Amino acid sequence: MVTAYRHEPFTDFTIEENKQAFEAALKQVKDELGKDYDLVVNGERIHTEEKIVSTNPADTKQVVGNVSKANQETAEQAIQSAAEAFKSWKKWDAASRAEILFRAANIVRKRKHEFSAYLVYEVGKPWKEADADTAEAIDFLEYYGRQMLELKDGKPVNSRDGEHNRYVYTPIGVSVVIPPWNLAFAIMAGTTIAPIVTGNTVVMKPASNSPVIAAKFVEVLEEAGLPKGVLNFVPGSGGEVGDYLVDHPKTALISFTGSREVGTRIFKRAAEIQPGQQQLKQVIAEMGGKDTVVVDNEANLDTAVEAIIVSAFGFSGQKCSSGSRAVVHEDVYDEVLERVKKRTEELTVGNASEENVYMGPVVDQGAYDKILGYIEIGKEEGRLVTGGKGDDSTGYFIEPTVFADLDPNSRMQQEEIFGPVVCFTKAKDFDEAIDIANNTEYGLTGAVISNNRAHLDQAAADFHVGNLYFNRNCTGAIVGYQPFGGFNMSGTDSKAGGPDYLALHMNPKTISEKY
Ligand SMILES: NC(=O)c1ccc[n+]([C@@H]2O[C@H](COP(=O)([O-])OP(=O)(O)OC[C@H]3O[C@@H](n4cnc5c(N)ncnc54)[C@H](O)[C@@H]3O)[C@@H](O)[C@H]2O)c1
Ligand SMILES: N[C@@H](CCC=O)C(=O)O
Repeated sequence: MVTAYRHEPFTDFTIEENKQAFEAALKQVKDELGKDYDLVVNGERIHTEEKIVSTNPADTKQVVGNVSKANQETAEQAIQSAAEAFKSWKKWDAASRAEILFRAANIVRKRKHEFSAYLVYEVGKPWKEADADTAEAIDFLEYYGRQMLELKDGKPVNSRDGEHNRYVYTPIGVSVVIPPWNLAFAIMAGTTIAPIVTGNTVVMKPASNSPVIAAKFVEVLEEAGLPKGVLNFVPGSGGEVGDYLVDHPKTALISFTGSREVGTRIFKRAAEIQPGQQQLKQVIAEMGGKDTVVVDNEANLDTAVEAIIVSAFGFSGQKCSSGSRAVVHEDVYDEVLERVKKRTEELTVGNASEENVYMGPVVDQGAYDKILGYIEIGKEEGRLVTGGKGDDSTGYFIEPTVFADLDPNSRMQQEEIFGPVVCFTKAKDFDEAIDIANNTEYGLTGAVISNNRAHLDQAAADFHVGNLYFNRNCTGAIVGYQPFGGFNMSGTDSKAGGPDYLALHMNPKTISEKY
């Protein structure tokens, strides 16, 4: 009997003991940086000359790891390995598969700060963000393990005299998992174990900015007892290896999380039937966001300011859920803007390995250049209130930046920037605020700050996003508490960490017997 699911608590770094433990983990991991990591195909390590060199975005000279790079030949081996392993893995009983997840959760929990320290170095996460990412990875392991136990006997259907009917879930086959770098542990782990616990086998291609944490997780699952071939690990180029895996006729399921551009490309390619293909490919595609914090005139403005700051600048705005738009009622617009400016100027920016840094770097040169490009657009489209400068002399640092007076249809209010930039738009009333909030092609998260119950009810009905939050920030969904996924061009709304998620990785089967 497993215990009831509860989410993993976050670490309180104001407690000296916790702080010291985290510092010790940072030191331990720092001493380990620069190691080599291999591909894993059918349980065998494959070392390649060509490498993905993973570096610390806060200190670009620091190499986090040298990761072997797959090509189409090794990708093909990985698919064949997964197809072969599927024959036996699909027959494992669900409870034994879930057990592996529970063991993996324990392994990660015991070495929690070590994994978080890797996130600090590999993607520049401040301590709290890294700790939350690791906690979420543990949550996915614990939650999906329990969900599988609930689903293992299927769902009840009616039977009649002389006829016994059953409705059970069966695995689909070879699953290609393509995660992003931003929730580098949690999303990578969650999207990998969901197909595994449901009886599928996996070829995982991690994001090129975060292959080391993914390699570490592969080691965890091996230690937890995952048989060889069930998870194959092929870091490589999206264009070369990603396309090859997506197109492969033996690929049955694709679980992608990332940008709209790549997600829609995968969606289209997956619909193309390849010679020898025997089933339609199922696609989970969770993509970008352009998420809004709406502030009503009847609102607690302390809550509003904090919600805007946390939503916009947590992990330097590099979350699909980041609140990059603030739509504020005209009665309180000037006051909220002024207070957000003041709070923004108090935020600390620096190397994420140091304690109490609110914002670390952005992830790479491409992101740095893109965000600064948007800041220039912002200066033309709106009014720069604070921030706006970058420094890439040692790492990719950008000031938290606030723009005011944006037209809802401006590029700044329509396109995903994925950086520490928030843009304000004034609304004449609550109806208009919700219209502006809905005026994007995305529909992932949103927040409403209001003390007016009728307005909250109106938002519940009309604010068209997959994750809607009242009187708080629009980031930080917790597995099993706030299932996560978006509407519109934000994706297929799979609701990761929710009760319907695992079923997306299985085919329901009806069995009817006469007697
Ligand atoms: N909706 C969500 O749950 C969610 C969660 C996290 C991030 N995101 C989104 O992800 C984006 C940021 O992540 P990113 O920069 O890693 O996104 P990305 O789309 O650039 O990359 C995502 C993954 O796709 C791979 N890839 C690239 N080209 C490919 C191709 N042609 N075929 C197959 N795979 C390919 C990448 O290597 C990476 O592993 C943002 O848009 C963010 O909003 C969404
Ligand atoms: N689930 C995360 C966001 C994932 C995308 O980056 C959140 O709720 O903030």
